[in-house]
Amino acid sequence: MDVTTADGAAIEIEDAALRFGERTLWSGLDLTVAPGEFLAVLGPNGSGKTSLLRVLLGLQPLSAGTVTVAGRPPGRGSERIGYVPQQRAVDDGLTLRGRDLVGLGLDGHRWGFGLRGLRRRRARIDAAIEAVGAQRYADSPVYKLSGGEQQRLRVAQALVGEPEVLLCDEPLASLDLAHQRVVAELIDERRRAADTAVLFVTHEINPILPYVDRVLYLVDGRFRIGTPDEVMTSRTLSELYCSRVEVVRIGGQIHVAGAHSALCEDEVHHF
Ligand SMILES: Nc1ncnc2c1ncn2[C@@H]1O[C@H](COP(=O)(O)OP(=O)(O)OP(=O)(O)O)[C@@H](O)[C@H]1O
Repeated sequence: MDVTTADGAAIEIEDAALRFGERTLWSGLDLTVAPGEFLAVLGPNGSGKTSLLRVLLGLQPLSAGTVTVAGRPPGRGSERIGYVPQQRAVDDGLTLRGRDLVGLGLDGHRWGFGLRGLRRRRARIDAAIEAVGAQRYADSPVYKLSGGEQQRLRVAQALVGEPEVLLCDEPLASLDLAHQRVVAELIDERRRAADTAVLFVTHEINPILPYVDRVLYLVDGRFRIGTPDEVMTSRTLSELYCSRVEVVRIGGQIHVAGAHSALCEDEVHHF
């Protein structure tokens, strides 16, 4: 992994700004994510984490600056981008089977018509299902599955296209600790095996702390980028939140107390 050069960068953001009306979510953002790098994106509610993912998915234009993902402007070549959305309830009426959900991740690929294309497609889907250990319930309707089982299938859907860049929006939210670990490990395995860059939006760094190379921490238009040791300190977070924040490390975990922004009232997160 080489984060010192922009050549071959998985994500390249230069002097980027995102504004909605009078409000600047962030500006002057320079960020290069290398192939295989694991970047955590942290920050309170409304700080612009999901909006950053939307920019990278080509769903939201920047107000200023430039961005490329997997070497192209966002929205083009999207099959090289995997996306794990937030955990959410699946409609009871949705009779889609697990393997159909995974197969949606292959849309945009040219598999050709006929039996050969279908076989190749099926083999790819089977391999992705196996990689997340979801064989047992892959043929069940998705609405009958537990939240953890559904989330594994969403990870399989994101990985089936063999993405160069994996964008994850709070993929661990509402999972129990055991499933948080499983999903985080799956994502980490993928980036190690295939040099996939991971951008992981989360409110809680501890479940992914062993894997994180760098952190982007956004608060009210301010941000810091660095290793967890550089960013997750009392001093840096106090500067970002414009108020006294205590960061304590206990048993390899990071605990943050008093992370209330001076400008906006947010809940204490990762407490
Ligand atoms: N298209 C839009 N037009 C106007 N405002 C928007 C638009 N999209 C997002 N916003 C605002 O930008 C802010 C940042 O939203 P975003 O969803 O990126 O935050 P977030 O950091 O992901 O928050 P959370 O942790 O709550 O998911 C919010 O105040 C939101 O209302």
